[in-house]
Amino acid sequence: MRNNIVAGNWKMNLTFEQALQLANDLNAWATENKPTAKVIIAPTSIYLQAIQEIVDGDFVQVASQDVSNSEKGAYTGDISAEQLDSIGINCAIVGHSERREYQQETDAIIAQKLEQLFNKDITPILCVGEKLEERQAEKHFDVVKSQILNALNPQKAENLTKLVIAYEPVWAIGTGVTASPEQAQEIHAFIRSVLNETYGSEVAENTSILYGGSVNPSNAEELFSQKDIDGGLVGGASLKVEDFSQIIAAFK
Ligand SMILES: O=C(CO)COP(=O)(O)O
Repeated sequence: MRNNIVAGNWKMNLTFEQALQLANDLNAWATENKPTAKVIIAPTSIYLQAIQEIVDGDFVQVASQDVSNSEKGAYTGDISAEQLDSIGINCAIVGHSERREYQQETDAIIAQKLEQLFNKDITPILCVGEKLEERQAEKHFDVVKSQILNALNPQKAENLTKLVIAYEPVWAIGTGVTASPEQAQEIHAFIRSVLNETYGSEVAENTSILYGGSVNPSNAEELFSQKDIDGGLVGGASLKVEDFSQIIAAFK
């Protein structure tokens, strides 16, 4: 069975003190309210270990925002899957559109990153999503399909038991414009059909597919109630415990 997941991508926000405070507040809320959805937070990498130490892993899991596409060696500034694993991190976001855009990450690089994560048994949250002009040209299905197939290309179905996909239309990220629940459901169902065709029904049915892009406390419930939307990857609204906890609580 696939999980409902609400993940907060903190991106390059918060000082160390602010990050600890937010993690503490979220942990207090989650341990008290015992949400039904799995809660994940992805802070800046230099805070990972400190935050991992203050949250109760039964209620709040900590993820990396990225991972290197190389195993080890002379890659200044990079963080390997083995290094994440060595501090107990077992989840990582990969292929976020901001990295595709600002760090020129290609599908081929993302495929290598996934390979590194699978080798260390780290759960990847693979981000896909079209740009505004691609949606306007009605190419969004093709774009998302090729992002998924290119990223997963060398993997066999048995490697994909932990896969999580986040559909994040670039035009909805940080803009306040959200995909409508119908638009999101349509493409989530399409993603599941692509997984089904390529890797079979077990992978398709067990992969959690999250929606990301201006998720907030007022739109979360309707988005998450769609059949193929298994949760959210939340940016801005994950930086305030009041907002993020309301989003998590959208899963009753
Ligand atoms: O990019 C996102 C999460 O990875 C979404 O960001 P916002 O929720 O701020 O739109």
